[in-house]
Amino acid sequence: MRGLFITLEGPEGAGKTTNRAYLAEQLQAQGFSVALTREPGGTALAEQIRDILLAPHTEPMAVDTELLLMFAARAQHLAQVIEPALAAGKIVICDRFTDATYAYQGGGRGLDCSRIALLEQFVQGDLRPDMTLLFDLPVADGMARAVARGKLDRFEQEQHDFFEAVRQAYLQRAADDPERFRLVNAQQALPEVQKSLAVHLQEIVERARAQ
Ligand SMILES: Nc1ncnc2c1ncn2[C@@H]1O[C@H](COP(=O)(O)OP(=O)(O)OP(=O)(O)O)[C@@H](O)[C@H]1O
Ligand SMILES: Cc1cn([C@H]2C[C@H](O)[C@@H](COP(=O)(O)O)O2)c(=O)[nH]c1=O
Repeated sequence: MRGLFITLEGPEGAGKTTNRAYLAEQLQAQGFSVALTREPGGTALAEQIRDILLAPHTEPMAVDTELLLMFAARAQHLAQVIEPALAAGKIVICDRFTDATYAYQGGGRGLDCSRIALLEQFVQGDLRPDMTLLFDLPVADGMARAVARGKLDRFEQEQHDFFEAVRQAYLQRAADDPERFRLVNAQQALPEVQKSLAVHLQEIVERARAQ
């Protein structure tokens, strides 16, 4: 019995990490075995790649370097964590996955999506998320939350236009694939966001039981 692969996506400060823990608690309370993870990262080696990607450097990182490091971390994460967890029948909840590459490297950095698609096929084969919750909110709201959290990483130091392009790329992907994406209004207060997750939780439970 294969598990279920759920990804959480959205711009900075959208509440993915907060709600990843909430979703896991709800599912564990119903007896499901859940693996919580994130990208870039999720394994010791992939977390080292994350550190390189997120740290500000004096030497500018080439866009292709950024893209290849994202997929290098992803290859390691898939092999060490995601694929074994799915094979063990777990519900994998991953904070960001390849939609983030389309949104940030495609939308934000302006990379041609066909190049991302080539790497996606190379690294993942046919593996795609079963469901993606897109936490959407205006850029200024998300950035205000990120700034309140503290020191900004290399991505968080980008300008408003970059994040607007990221947000629009995410919304376009959701519009292009309504079967997989579920849109969450992340601008609401946290209790309201979590109320609106109930319907998606129910769907995850039903799909996990049907696997
Ligand atoms: N609905 C909400 N309303 C107000 N604050 C929120 C809400 N959801 C999360 N927060 C707060 O905003 C900050 C960012 O939340 P969180 O880390 O969960 O977002 P994220 O999407 O994982 O962010 P990033 O991608 O930048 O790491 C945290 O301080 C969190 O407590
Ligand atoms: C997977 C992935 C991530 N990113 C960016 C998006 C964020 O700015 C950081 C990760 O930090 P967070 O605290 O987990 O939000 O990495 C990206 O540009 N491309 C990707 O594929």
